[in-house]
Amino acid sequence: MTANLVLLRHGESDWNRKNLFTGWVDVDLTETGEAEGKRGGELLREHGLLPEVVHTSLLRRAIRTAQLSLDAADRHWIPVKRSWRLNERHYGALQGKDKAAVRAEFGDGQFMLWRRSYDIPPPPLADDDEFSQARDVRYANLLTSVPRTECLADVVARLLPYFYDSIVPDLRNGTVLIAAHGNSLRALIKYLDGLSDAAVVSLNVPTGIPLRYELDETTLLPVKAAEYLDPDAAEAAIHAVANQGK
Ligand SMILES: O=C(O)[C@H](O)COP(=O)(O)O
Repeated sequence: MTANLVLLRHGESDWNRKNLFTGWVDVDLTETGEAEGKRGGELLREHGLLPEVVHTSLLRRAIRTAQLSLDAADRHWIPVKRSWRLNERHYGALQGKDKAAVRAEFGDGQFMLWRRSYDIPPPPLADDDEFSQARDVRYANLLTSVPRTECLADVVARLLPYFYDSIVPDLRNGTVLIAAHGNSLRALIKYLDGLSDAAVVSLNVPTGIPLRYELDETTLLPVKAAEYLDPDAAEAAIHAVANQGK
């Protein structure tokens, strides 16, 4: 027996469209993003992958993508659980900045270190910055303090406790959908696929295309390579994410 886990990055957001670093800034989906969410749900239905429970971040773009896709799959009624631990990586002082402008100002090398290196965070975001989450009520009860910046290693450290404690028990009871973000999903894929710190640098996750994992029922590790439910669309979209800011 195996357990099914489906990972879904939110559809295109306003700031994806504008090519801005987003992180914890709570931007909405574009119309394209809404259509991607719906299409994601249709793919779930076509593949008979009907989730019993959905986990999302606390950010609107992931929450709405989950709702749109579950509605399209006629699973709008399933239980939902949310955690800040599934949020996008906090992008520090880069939040709200244009990706191409940052690349032009700091150069390719620094841009890619901030964007994809495993353990180098961008500079921290000041608490009085308009894009800070330091006083956001939804994070008032965090056990740790609200991040001012994060590298991918920080995301792995805050995401895995949630995976073990909240997602693993649900995986033992049926198909689980996680609607989250490019970098929080990179952190989870790193764990599931056993990617090295070096290998995760070149991993990119497309928006709105469900990624299916079949997991061993005991170890809850993949029994085979994960599959995008629309592989051709995924390949093109992965390429586009990798080239953002160029
Ligand atoms: O937070 C962001 O800007 C994006 O959702 C992810 O961006 P990245 O692909 O540049 O890490």
